[in-house]
Amino acid sequence: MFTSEVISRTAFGSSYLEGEKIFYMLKKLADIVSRNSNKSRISILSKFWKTDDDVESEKLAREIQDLVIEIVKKRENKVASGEAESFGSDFLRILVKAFNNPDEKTKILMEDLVDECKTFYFAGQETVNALLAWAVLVLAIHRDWQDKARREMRMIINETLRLYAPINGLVRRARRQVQVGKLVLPAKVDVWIPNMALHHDPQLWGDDAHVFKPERFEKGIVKATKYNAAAFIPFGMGPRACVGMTFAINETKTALSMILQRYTISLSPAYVHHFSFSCLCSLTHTSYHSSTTAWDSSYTQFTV
Ligand code: HEM
Repeated sequence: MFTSEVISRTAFGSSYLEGEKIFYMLKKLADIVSRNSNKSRISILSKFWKTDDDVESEKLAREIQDLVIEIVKKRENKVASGEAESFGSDFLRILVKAFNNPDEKTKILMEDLVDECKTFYFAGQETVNALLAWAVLVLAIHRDWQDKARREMRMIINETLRLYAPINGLVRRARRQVQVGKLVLPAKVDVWIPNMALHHDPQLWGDDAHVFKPERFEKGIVKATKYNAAAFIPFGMGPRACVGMTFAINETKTALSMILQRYTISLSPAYVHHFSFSCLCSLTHTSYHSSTTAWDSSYTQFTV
């Protein structure tokens, strides 16, 4: 709820309650995409024969679109009725302004606007949610780091992102045939880059690659990765890297500070470390998201 409220307020001038249905439907859509992500389909056939999941996801996409349009109309109506002077000062303002742009060449379509909102709602919430959940868990396991976290948080956040990257893979498409090491990739092939494999590679991180050791990052990321930029890519790399990185880090620091000021965290004796990957690719045509989940709130105890 915290991360939902933060992204709703900051990006959409709205609230968790207003976005609640959108979050719920995006999550359902993501679950469908996740359970179908490794199934091969013949695209021409899927035009005529739809599975239950196809029908459900089309329905969800339509409903999400209607809800986003409702939020946009509300914003436009405020300006039209004189209740507000401008479209606001947040992310939604940029989109609504671009949609209302009289210049046909630079204006965006409603379809684009809806896609951008879906990406932001999902990218802005599920990711930080996963990072916070994992950070609280590792601090519950490594209690000596709770005191250190009160003084220095970045190392802990980086180490959590290394071990449990909320997005565990990146997708890229080869535009032409390329050679990567011994591999020849034909043109138009989609490549899944498992950043989690890089983050856990003993050749890059040493034999203790799987161990929680925030002090690796004591002298910054460049030193921790021994100048190998691709060894640590929780936010991706290159021109399509995450636009929300600084926002996400600040949000995480704020939330963790609020928790650590009030609580000491300890692990429930019932906790069993058993995490799973769930892949949430191509939710919208612009975003590829997946997450690692191990979270059950009953596993961690908060002690005042
Ligand atoms: C811990 C939190 C987060 C993590 C680990 C994360 C990670 C990522 C990754 C790996 C990508 C793909 C980058 C690539 O393909 O190279 C991405 C893209 C993106 N993220 Fe995040 N993200 C986080 C939080 C956020 C937040 C809070 C927002 C919005 C406020 C956000 C907005 C986006 C958007 C819009 C894209 C698509 C960028 C593009 O395609 O140009 N992310 N994120």
